[in-house]
Amino acid sequence: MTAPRPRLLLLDADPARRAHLHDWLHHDGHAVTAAENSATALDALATTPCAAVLAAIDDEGTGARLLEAVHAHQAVLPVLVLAGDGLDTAALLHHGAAACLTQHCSRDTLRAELTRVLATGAADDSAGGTDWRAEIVSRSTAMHALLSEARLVAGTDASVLIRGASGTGKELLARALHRASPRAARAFVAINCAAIPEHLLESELFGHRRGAFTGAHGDHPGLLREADGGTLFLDEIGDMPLALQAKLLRVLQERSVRALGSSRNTAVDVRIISATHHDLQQAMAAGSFRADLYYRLKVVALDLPALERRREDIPLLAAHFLARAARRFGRQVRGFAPRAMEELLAAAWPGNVRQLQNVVEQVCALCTGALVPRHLVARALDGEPRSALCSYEDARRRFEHDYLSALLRLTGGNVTDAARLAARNRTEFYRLLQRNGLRPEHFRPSGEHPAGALWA
Ligand SMILES: Nc1ncnc2c1ncn2[C@@H]1O[C@H](COP(=O)(O)OP(=O)(O)OP(=O)(O)O)[C@@H](O)[C@H]1O
Repeated sequence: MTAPRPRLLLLDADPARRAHLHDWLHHDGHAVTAAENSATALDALATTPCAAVLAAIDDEGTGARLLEAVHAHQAVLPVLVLAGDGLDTAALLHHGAAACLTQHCSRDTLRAELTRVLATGAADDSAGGTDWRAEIVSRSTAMHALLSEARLVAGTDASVLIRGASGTGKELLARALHRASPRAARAFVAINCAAIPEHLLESELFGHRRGAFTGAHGDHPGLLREADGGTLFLDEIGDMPLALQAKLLRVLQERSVRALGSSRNTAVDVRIISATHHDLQQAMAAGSFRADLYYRLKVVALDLPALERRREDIPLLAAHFLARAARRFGRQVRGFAPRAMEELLAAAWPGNVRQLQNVVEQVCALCTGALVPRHLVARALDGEPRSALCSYEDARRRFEHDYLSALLRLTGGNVTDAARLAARNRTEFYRLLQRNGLRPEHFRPSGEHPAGALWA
């Protein structure tokens, strides 16, 4: 069986042509999400990860605005434009289109261009497989956009700075970047700069000769040399002392390292990925982080969103951690009761994915039935902020989630009734449910999941 080709977003205002293109793309093996105008296309992109956009554009202004809006949220998502007669295709390329064809082009030309765009695009998992990020569980568009960027930079030797709060998965992403890089077969060496005292950090990183200091009983090559040919991951780089920052900068500039107590430099070829939960701009302003090192390390910055900003991932992550914990603890737990999942979805998660993992392991260890009940989750989250003071955006999100849950409970999971009460049409209501990770079937009277469902 051939692997399914990646999902495309098809935007075309002409209903007949849209239907025709939809069928043709579908026949070619693509999953297709179709939209009739820019607004619905952008809505669809906000909820459905797509590998590329195919947009029939009839005027330059609309095309330019669409390209700008798409790339504001997903900087590397390729957009292939089918330009109407007389359009300035060079201008559309200038606005960021990955390719521009005329609307009269042959199917073969379109197929070839699509294949090319998808192959150079970052999100074509069918081309290089998804093994590199197999450990990263996600379905949110925020993570999809981030992983697309990660895939693109992985192939280069550019230094990457991963920013994000504690527990968002920075180390996991660093490992995935290494796995997707040409250095994958060589070493991935990780060090946490915050966990080691300054003098030890120096000899750990740069190495030492026997007798270089009291207690140096033998030679140590240092992590930079151990990572030679591969990747060095500097976690919590914001905590690196200034003196070592200067030394690291020299190594990166000269591409060679001198061990403590040695008089010789040794060439090293290392790709640096660093991570921090600090605001390094602020640290630079305060004089605790060197600007020249910052710009060396941050050739590309990748920002991992807090779990609260990608709630759609919570059910998938919770199911993943539960299945893993159940295997480990030898438990027959199949999933979460709907109310239990609601608790998970409503929590603030200041500790991000790591905290979710801990909570799920805790409830799995205590669970005696097939489904995790609400009270176990509530107990594990006891004292955790649920409605703590938060940003307006977070408060709005939380309200939306609670409101939709209440409607679905009231109507027993009947979407038509719930949408009517909310004075929204069904399509829009479904979109809201999807954005909030809610499924109507979990509110139907049986009260439990369909057989075997794990909320994935
Ligand atoms: N998307 C994800 N899918 C599966 N597991 C994840 C995901 N994100 C994080 N985890 C898990 O959560 C835990 C924390 O992740 P990780 O150590 O990568 O975070 P971090 O941002 O580096 O944390 P810190 O800043 O505290 O070092 C790990 O056990 C990791 O496997």
